Amino acid sequence: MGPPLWRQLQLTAQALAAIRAGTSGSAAFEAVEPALRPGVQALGFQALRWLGRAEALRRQLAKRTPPPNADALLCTALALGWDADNSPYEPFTLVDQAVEAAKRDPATRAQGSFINACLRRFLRERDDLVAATNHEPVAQWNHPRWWIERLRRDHPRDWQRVLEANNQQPPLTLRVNTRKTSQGLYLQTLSAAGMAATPVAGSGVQLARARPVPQLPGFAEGEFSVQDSAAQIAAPLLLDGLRPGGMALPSRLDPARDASGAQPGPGGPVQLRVLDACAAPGGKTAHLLEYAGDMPIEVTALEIDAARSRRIGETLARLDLSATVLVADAVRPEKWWDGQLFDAILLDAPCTASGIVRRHPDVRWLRRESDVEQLALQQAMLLAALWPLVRPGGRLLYCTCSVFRQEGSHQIEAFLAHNTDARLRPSPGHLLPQSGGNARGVPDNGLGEHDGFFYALLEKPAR
Ligand SMILES: C[S@@+](CC[C@H](N)C(=O)[O-])C[C@H]1O[C@@H](n2cnc3c(N)ncnc32)[C@H](O)[C@@H]1O
Repeated sequence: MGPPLWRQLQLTAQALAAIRAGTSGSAAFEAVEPALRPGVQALGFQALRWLGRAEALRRQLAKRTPPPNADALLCTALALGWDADNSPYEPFTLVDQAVEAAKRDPATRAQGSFINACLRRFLRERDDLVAATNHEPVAQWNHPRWWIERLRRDHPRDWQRVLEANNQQPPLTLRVNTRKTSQGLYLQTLSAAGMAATPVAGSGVQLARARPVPQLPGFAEGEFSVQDSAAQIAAPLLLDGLRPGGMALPSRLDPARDASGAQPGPGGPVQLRVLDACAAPGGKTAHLLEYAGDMPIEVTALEIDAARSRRIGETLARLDLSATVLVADAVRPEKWWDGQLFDAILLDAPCTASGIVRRHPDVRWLRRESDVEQLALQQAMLLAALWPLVRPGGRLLYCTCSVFRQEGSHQIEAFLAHNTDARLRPSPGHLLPQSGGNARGVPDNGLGEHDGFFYALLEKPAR
């Protein structure tokens, strides 16, 4: 028998209170005991997706904000129960169990009767209370007001469907490790295990139903990684048709050439020198190595955060791949660079993560508008520091998992205006998140349902 619902609600509310106090969602759910974590995280994600509505309802029910723990419990119950059609439990059960949760926790016991009174009134007057909050944009869209306004400015035609997509559950998308198997073979493996899936991107598969990842066939053997299909564009976009040091490299990455093997140089085969400048946890580093296949490639994975850099090693070890991992600040090449130019640099820059809020529903509530400015500044510094490290004829792929133009198209427009030796190659630009009805509206979308992303491929002309 699973844990009682009141206990799960208690833990969900505690996680919500921690997130409201500034803890990241992953840390807040990580703190829940492992046996209860999946259930609590599922409830917590749903509560975060509807928190704007819940807070507006709470204001209808109580003019004064209750203490943080009581408020978090109240908002958790309201977020889960405001929409009867999508509530995970009967609203009556939810209210009974939330009241039980309040009574059993010393941190909320004193507000037990108040919570009971609010939630019983909510059950009686739900439709009227919900209608009274409909005019509030934060309640309607469940994002902070500044976020809604920025999105509206940045994407005047699409902002509503982006906000809607952000509140949907994303699909589970995998990238097949083409060094070990193929997209077609892995689809057959899934089908044999009774798991429906469809091909997406070049080597991705999207599962019809999400499942615990370690239970998928081939996980321990490194046959796949979890990666959204928009993120799977990076490696092919950067590497396709690229030649090391300006020399012709016959490989599948250069379809114009035959496949007779790499050109041997004086010291052995010519290798592509690739830098992954912001690499942890190593998802794209691994894809670069997988995608290169038999082509000689040398990848340096740079990461400023030592703890996060350890995850690069773990990612590569599971997939049987190897790269040089350095812990250093990409903005300070004098500290880590050996002076040899790179054929290609991937700059997957730190950003607001505004494109992946459907996977991380806490992000929208944790960010401040001033973060956009600050991150855009960091991105500009990274671009400026790394561009001189690209050889003539080489490339730099700039990407962020953001839908905000300041971290995407505006950033690149400013860069191009100041760097006349940079050319923009054909690039996807802003990819807006696709979900459910949105994705169906784009029948030829080879990425299927995907997160929001931005890509700009910059080339330095050969001398
Ligand atoms: C968007 S994440 C990278 C995700 C990674 N490319 C992947 O696909 O798994 C950005 C990473 O850049 C790191 N970072 C931020 N500033 C950096 C800097 N100045 N130098 C190197 N790494 C940096 C962050 O710690 C974070 O791990």
